[in-house]
Amino acid sequence: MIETRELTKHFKEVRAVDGVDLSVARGELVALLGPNGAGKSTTLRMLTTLIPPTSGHAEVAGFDVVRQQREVRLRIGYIGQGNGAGHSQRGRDELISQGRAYGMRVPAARARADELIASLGLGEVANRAVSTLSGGQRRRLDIAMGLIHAPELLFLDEPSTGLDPQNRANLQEHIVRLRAEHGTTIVLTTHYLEEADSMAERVVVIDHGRIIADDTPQRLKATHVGDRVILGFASAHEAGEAARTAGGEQRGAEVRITSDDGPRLAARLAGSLAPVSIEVIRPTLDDVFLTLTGRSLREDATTLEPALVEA
Ligand SMILES: Nc1ncnc2c1ncn2[C@@H]1O[C@H](COP(=O)(O)OP(=O)(O)OP(=O)(O)O)[C@@H](O)[C@H]1O
Repeated sequence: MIETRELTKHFKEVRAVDGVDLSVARGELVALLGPNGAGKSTTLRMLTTLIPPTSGHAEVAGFDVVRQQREVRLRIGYIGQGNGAGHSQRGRDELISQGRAYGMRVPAARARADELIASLGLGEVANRAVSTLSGGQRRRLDIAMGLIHAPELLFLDEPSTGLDPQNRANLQEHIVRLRAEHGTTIVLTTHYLEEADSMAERVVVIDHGRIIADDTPQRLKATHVGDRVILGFASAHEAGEAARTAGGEQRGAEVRITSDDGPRLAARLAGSLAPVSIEVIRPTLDDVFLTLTGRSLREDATTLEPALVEA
């Protein structure tokens, strides 16, 4: 669905996108994750034909983004950051107008609008003026606008930025459901770690215009960081014995062991070593980013979310 080779965009001396090779298959839900300024939006804007690459090559839905812009545009939907349908029109009318703009006949545009209104949970508000919708409803209407012409591929730039956690979770649910119902390939950008982790089957980590990792969230975490199992003992002496038996690093009365399957290791060691406590710390995608770059993606830098297992 997407094939890029050495895709590059320079703005004067800024290398916003620096040689990106990306391949996305039909039906995938891919998140581009990276800090502000990493080059995510610029990548999307090239793939949606809004700006030309400085060099390199990209094909979207089988067409070249420079030479076949019209063909590409007919097959994609794009929801930019802070899009916004008009203010005074009713949501449903806005959708129908958008469908007409894509050359759809009125009955087809109406039918499609109603289908999207239902699948995005906009039934109660579709007849209200767009200006009266909440941020979350408005964002869902934006997504419906991007999908009106039934594109094969939908690009979403920071879909949930600015939404509160509840609306964000709701929007994510809708995106996942849409994908299941319509089979649309979805590429979204985000700097929310949890969003990438919970929604995407594949996370492409971007930093300074380059792809630095590309895999499922689970494999990224297992490969680059791993789980940490922390066993507590009654004394440093016991911990020392346990560290000799099980491997791992002793710190006082604790033994720390890294594993790609922490819960399983914890269960096994709970039986054989009889520790007084066991803690399994599972990595987040931020830990992956930290391992790869030495920097945190989080401003507030709470990097580890411990999951406690009682021994
Ligand atoms: N039109 C432009 N002119 C000059 N520099 C630009 C332009 N657009 C983007 N840049 C620069 O290119 C780099 C990548 O920006 P881009 O918006 O792609 O990042 P991003 O990963 O999408 O970040 P954000 O999450 O903040 O949107 C940044 O350094 C940005 O300042």
